[in-house]
Amino acid sequence: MVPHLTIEGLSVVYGKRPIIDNLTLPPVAGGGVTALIGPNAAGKTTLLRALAGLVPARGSVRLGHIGPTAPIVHPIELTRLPISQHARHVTYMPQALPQRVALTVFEATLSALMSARSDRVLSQTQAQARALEVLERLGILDLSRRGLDELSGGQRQLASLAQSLVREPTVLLLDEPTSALDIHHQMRVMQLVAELARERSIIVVIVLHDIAQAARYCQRIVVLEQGLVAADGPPEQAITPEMLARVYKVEARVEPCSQGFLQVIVDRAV
Ligand SMILES: Nc1ncnc2c1ncn2[C@@H]1O[C@H](COP(=O)(O)OP(=O)(O)OP(=O)(O)O)[C@@H](O)[C@H]1O
Repeated sequence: MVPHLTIEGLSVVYGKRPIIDNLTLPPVAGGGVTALIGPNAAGKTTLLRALAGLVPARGSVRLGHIGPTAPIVHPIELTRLPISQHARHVTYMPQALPQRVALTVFEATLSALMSARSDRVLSQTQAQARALEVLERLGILDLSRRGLDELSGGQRQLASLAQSLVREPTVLLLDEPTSALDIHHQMRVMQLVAELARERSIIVVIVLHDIAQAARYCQRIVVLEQGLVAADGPPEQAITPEMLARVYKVEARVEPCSQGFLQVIVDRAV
């Protein structure tokens, strides 16, 4: 059974200003990573927050499972769930990291796991092993005994990611999760997110500003512009010089590197 997220006619209004405008997307399937890209103020964070149930939205966000024979099995209308139930299906990692709490990295990871697994059976030993596994795969096992309040910005972002990833939700929403990281950790995080999505059939939607990174690790790219979908498809279809000129206002070339990954070479802002 593969989870699918279907968004239909989703709108978010701040005051009287429409930010997300009647947005409909073909189903987002579990097992792969979908990048949400677009210029500043396009509405990317607002869309993630609406999917996480954190801002009031009109329209429909349905989570269903597709089996070998049935089309969509038991879809749940996420917009109608109270936030406590919503959080059982969806984990959202925001850009800002409010982590000035007196816990070690390991304790915070373990507590994130236990709160997500309250209805599932997991012994203390299994939970501890899971938490350590995620820290190890993120390359921050050496930080496990450090307090969250004594970490650098990048280390805090990695610790926060560990808390999101360890939950293994059905839907994982990550808002610029690599913004504070050096290139080694950016690659490591993107690789791990892609692996976990594949291994556990998680639906991952990730906001990124690095278009080459999105093209390399994400199977699907959704380009948002002023709350509307400007392009949606596999990287080679969505990331084109025409889209970059129209949406990002840059003159750019899109070329594969020697390893076949798409690169965006920006010549000038227009
Ligand atoms: N709480 C709020 N109240 C009113 N307007 C808001 C609020 N949050 C965001 N906005 C507005 O909504 C629009 C979209 O903001 P959003 O943060 O979703 O964009 P974004 O695509 O994530 O941008 P960025 O790439 O700069 O992070 C912006 O014009 C912003 O000013």
